[in-house]
Amino acid sequence: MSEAQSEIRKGLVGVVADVSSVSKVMPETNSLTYRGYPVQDLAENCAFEEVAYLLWNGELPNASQLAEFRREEASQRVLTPALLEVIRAFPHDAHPMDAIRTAVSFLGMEDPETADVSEPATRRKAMRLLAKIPTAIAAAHRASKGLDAIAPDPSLTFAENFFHLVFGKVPQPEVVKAFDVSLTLYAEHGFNASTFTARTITSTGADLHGAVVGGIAALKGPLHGGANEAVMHMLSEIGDPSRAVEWLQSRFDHRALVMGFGHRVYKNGDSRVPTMTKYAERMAEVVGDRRWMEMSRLLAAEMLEKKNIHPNLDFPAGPAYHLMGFDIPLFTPIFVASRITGWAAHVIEQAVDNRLIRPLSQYTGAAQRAVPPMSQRG
Ligand SMILES: CC(=O)SCCNC(=O)CCNC(=O)[C@H](O)C(C)(C)COP(=O)(O)OP(=O)(O)OC[C@H]1O[C@@H](n2cnc3c(N)ncnc32)[C@H](O)[C@@H]1OP(=O)(O)O
Ligand SMILES: O=C([O-])CC(=O)C(=O)O
Repeated sequence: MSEAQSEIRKGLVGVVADVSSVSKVMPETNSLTYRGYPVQDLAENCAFEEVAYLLWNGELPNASQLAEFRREEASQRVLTPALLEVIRAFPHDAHPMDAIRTAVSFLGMEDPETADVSEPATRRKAMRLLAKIPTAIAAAHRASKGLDAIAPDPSLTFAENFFHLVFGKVPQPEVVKAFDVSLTLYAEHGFNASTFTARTITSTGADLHGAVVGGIAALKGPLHGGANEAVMHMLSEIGDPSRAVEWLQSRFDHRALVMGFGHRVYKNGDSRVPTMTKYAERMAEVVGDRRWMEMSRLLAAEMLEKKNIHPNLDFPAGPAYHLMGFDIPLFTPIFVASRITGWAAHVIEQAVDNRLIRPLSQYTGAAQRAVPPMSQRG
């Protein structure tokens, strides 16, 4: 097909760009499977490490495979003194997404196998990134508050260790479980913008660290992963359930976006929202603060009634992370700590059966013309 004949699908809406066996997003049933397993069942019954293993290997681990995966991940968590020094030198007001993007770039320069894009090397690098990203996120966050980094604890699970790295302590099991559930729900979602970015970078023959840096940059945007932070800013601005409906009306009046609502693929509800909402409600009970979930309930009901638009995963994840005690700028980096699993699975899949990703554009600029001499330019 020539450029002139081709149909333009702005935003690649509805375009099937390749095959994938990692996950299946099914808007017709509001459902999602990872390697065939319903995501809500994985969230309830499996630890995040099991889900990471599943995404990378196609099957759930048995007990000894899981123990080995956990041992390997826990053994790779420590950062070099050089990276810790670089993190301490980051501007203290830098956004943690910029900090983790830069830290992953640095990890790429330190990794002994950076340039090796073979599948075995990519798998080893993915494990190192999975293990080190939480350490880097927490170190940068603590440095921004003038606090020293906390050394990772290899005896803790992935979820427990994240709390340990940020706060220096592990909360009660209900809180850890809610966090672990959120990691599973955030792990993978087909050809979303950040994953497609990572696949595009991989398609040029570039390495995993480059693909992940690009993925992080794409995820930061408020139309994608950045929405979980925007949701909490929105709820904080509303402040009280009694103001929710009036506040929403003012957004409608200004034809403004309401963060945490809408989705490119799901038009009748995001598969992950019921599970995340259940655990966010649980957090509200544990903390004894019902305000945010009450506000969320009112906003969701009103959005559905007035606009017929459903919430996406970022909507319940925002207040859930707030109730777990995390500062708002950590919300999207937490998404990174989880989505590295999906990104790496897609990078491996892309590289194994690669073709350069390179669509066309339809030119709408000036007609061809002669270059005028300087004296004739306006
Ligand atoms: C983990 C994730 O990344 S999930 C997504 C997180 N992002 C957000 O929550 C940001 C807010 N949401 C949005 O901006 C959008 O819904 C997106 C970017 C997620 C999807 O965008 P699209 O697929 O292009 O949405 P689409 O154009 O089909 O929307 C249809 C209509 O609903 C409106 N709409 C969609 N989402 C919203 C929203 N959050 N608030 C208000 N109106 C909305 C659109 O303006 C459009 O209205 P129109 O037909 O009058 O122009
Ligand atoms: O699929 C998308 O477009 C966005 C999303 O929900 C995700 O990446 O989890």
